[in-house]
Amino acid sequence: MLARGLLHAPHHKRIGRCLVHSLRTYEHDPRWPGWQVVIGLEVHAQIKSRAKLFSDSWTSELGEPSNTHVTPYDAAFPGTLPHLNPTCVDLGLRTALALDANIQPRSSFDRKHYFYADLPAGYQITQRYAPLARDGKLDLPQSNVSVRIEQIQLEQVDPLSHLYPQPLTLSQQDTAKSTFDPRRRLSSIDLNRAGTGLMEIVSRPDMRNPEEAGEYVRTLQALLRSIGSSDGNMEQGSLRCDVNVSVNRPGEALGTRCEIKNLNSVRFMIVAIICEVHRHLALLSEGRPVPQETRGFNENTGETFKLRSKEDAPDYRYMPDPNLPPLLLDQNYIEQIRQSMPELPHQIRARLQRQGLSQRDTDVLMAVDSGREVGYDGELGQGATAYFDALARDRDPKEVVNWDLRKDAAQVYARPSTSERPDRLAQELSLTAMQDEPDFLGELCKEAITKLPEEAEAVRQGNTKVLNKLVGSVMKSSRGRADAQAVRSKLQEVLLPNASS
Ligand SMILES: Nc1ncnc2c1ncn2[C@@H]1O[C@H](COP(=O)(O)OP(=O)(O)OP(=O)(O)O)[C@@H](O)[C@H]1O
Ligand SMILES: [Mg+2]
Ligand SMILES: [Mg+2]
Repeated sequence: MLARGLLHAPHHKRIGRCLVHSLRTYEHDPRWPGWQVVIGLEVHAQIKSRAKLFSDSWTSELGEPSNTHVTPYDAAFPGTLPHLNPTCVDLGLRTALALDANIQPRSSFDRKHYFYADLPAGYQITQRYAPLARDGKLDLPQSNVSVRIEQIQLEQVDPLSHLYPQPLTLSQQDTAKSTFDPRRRLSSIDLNRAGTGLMEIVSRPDMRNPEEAGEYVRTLQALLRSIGSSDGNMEQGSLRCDVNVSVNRPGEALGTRCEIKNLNSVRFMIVAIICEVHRHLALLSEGRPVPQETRGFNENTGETFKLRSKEDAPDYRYMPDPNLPPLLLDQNYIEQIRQSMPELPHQIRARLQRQGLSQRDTDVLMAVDSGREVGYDGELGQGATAYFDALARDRDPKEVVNWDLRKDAAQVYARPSTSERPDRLAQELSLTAMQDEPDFLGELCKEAITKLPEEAEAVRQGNTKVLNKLVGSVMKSSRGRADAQAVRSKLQEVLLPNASS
């Protein structure tokens, strides 16, 4: 059996890649000398389709009135049946191609059971066992690492209430899926998001420090945006990550992983990983093993906390969905999608450099396109590079880029219009990155102090530990856009005006 399995091409390939990958040598990290940190990510990206995955109902935007995007199927009325939305399949396939993954000619759908009021069917439909695509990769340009992708699966949005009790993050509050009014002892359920299509993109445990994990999410986000398969807006919950973290001694077997669920900002993810690594090291230094756990992240304290252990992990009772036949994909159809793929970020990067742009200039343009320089939360697509291409058509590319980057390209290119001169747009726009606007930051800090008067007083009395809570509150109201260090200094300046730091 084993010998036959090894001869089978995909297995063979996977074993080969594993061997190659294990050659990655241990890199010393002064934060945890003598230890190797291993990270694997599960990214849930909302598919950018107007309709839900298995019903005709349109997907909802944040803040829309409750229960206005619900068909009888979404509400799990008896007798209703799912029908697969072809746009979601197309976008899933584009994602698979962009990640260089093997599209499976036959994939299928499973039911994963949970019991929560905001999941009326009692199960989520997913593709755990026969996913849409397997064995892809994502290259990280800055850290020069290739992260292997284990699988890409289509699924319905999962109920968030399985993460309770924990402090709700901004995006979860906004989705207002299930709210409880203790005075009237009344629960209200909003099914607007029920049945929205997601792609779960599961990486192999190939990242070795929190910054690589951050680069992975940003690179993936830019890729999904560039092919139009997801908006990838973390603040609005259309891209969420579950982070798996373990530590081991170099050369030894991998450690036990803990999974931190549902992170919705790259900065918080990095903090969560650092905090988790230190927690593992503290346990190991006391001679205690790390138990496998699912954990949450508290944005206010910057700490992870236990949600459940492996022993009390829910039994999801996976079963094939009897109402959905397997998804069979024809080679011609996949070819058609391949032909319609746009130029991908790594290809644009290579082309810009061939056109004579420096690494730095390329990075700035690409960063603007991916929306991360401006914390932009709308549709961005390929605005910056397309704009650059248009301007560079009859000019020296190097000159165009100098001219534009001087004027804070981030703002200029973030504007969808390409008809105006960049210098005029630069004057018009006032979307400066928050760090550059000390007054705005000051305002947010003042708000946080008013909101948390006791904590503010404790800091004034010299309890600087409590400062983290205020920093957390400002980070939250800035939706992760403010720079944590700048926030800390600003708060210290306001609360401890006589201290020298
Ligand atoms: N030793 C390890 N250290 C860090 N990450 C790991 C380790 N082993 C596996 N992982 C990562 O854990 C993740 C496992 O995700 P997967 O979706 O397969 O399963 P799961 O977390 O058990 O299930 P669920 O989807 O229900 O959360 C992958 O991203 C993988 O890379
Ligand atoms: Mg998973
Ligand atoms: Mg998981």
